[in-house]
Amino acid sequence: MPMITAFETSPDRGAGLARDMRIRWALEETGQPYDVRLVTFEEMKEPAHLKLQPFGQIPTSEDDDLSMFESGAIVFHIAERHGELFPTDKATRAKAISWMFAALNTVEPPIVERAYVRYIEAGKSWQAERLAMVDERIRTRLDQLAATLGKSEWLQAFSAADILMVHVLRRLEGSGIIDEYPVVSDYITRASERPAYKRAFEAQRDVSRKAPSA
Ligand SMILES: N[C@@H](CCC(=O)N[C@@H](CSCc1ccc([N+](=O)[O-])cc1)C(=O)NCC(=O)O)C(=O)O
Repeated sequence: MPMITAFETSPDRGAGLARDMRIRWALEETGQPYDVRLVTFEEMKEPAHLKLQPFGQIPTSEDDDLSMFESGAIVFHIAERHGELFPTDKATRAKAISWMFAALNTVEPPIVERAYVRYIEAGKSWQAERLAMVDERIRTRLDQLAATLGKSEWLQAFSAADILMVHVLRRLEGSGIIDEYPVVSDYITRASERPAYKRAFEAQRDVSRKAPSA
């Protein structure tokens, strides 16, 4: 049974924004039971965890004879082993893989940078200007994504690509930017109504509820 790692006390306070949510969701979509090892920030930097995740982060996944890090790679591995998350048709599957990389390499970078500008660069003289520039880059990507989605429910048929894309987009919650794109906002809402999403979300939120008070 896969053993994944997650924050013992997540800074997202149960909002499901930490990247173990992607793994939980993929495992729930494929009906795979899994175990979770909760780790503290300090434990992530210790040799035992660094062996699994050289950058001292979560999530990781250990299963039988292999261990993995990088949430996108773990989701890809789950999708490869269980049919529900990849189309069977070669061309559509290839496009789903492109969309997985697009989520992480094209859409996610400005969204992660926005969090950095907001929280790490708070108070810097350049913050407001930089935030406006990063928001414009995000809007460009959301315009393009909205145009692609159009009236479709998913990027193609629901796949591992939607798990990554929706989780990437959820980092914008509270920024107001998503509200400017009803097509994208509806896409996220549709995903969060999936039973597998709900099971994954509740599981990670329960961790936060049980976490020792910080
Ligand atoms: N590329 C790696 C990145 C993993 C990563 O960023 N892990 C973060 C947690 S998920 C990122 C995250 C953290 C917090 C929120 N939040 O909303 O509070 C959202 C997302 C981590 O371990 N951080 C601790 C450290 O770097 O020391 C992957 O996709 O697996």
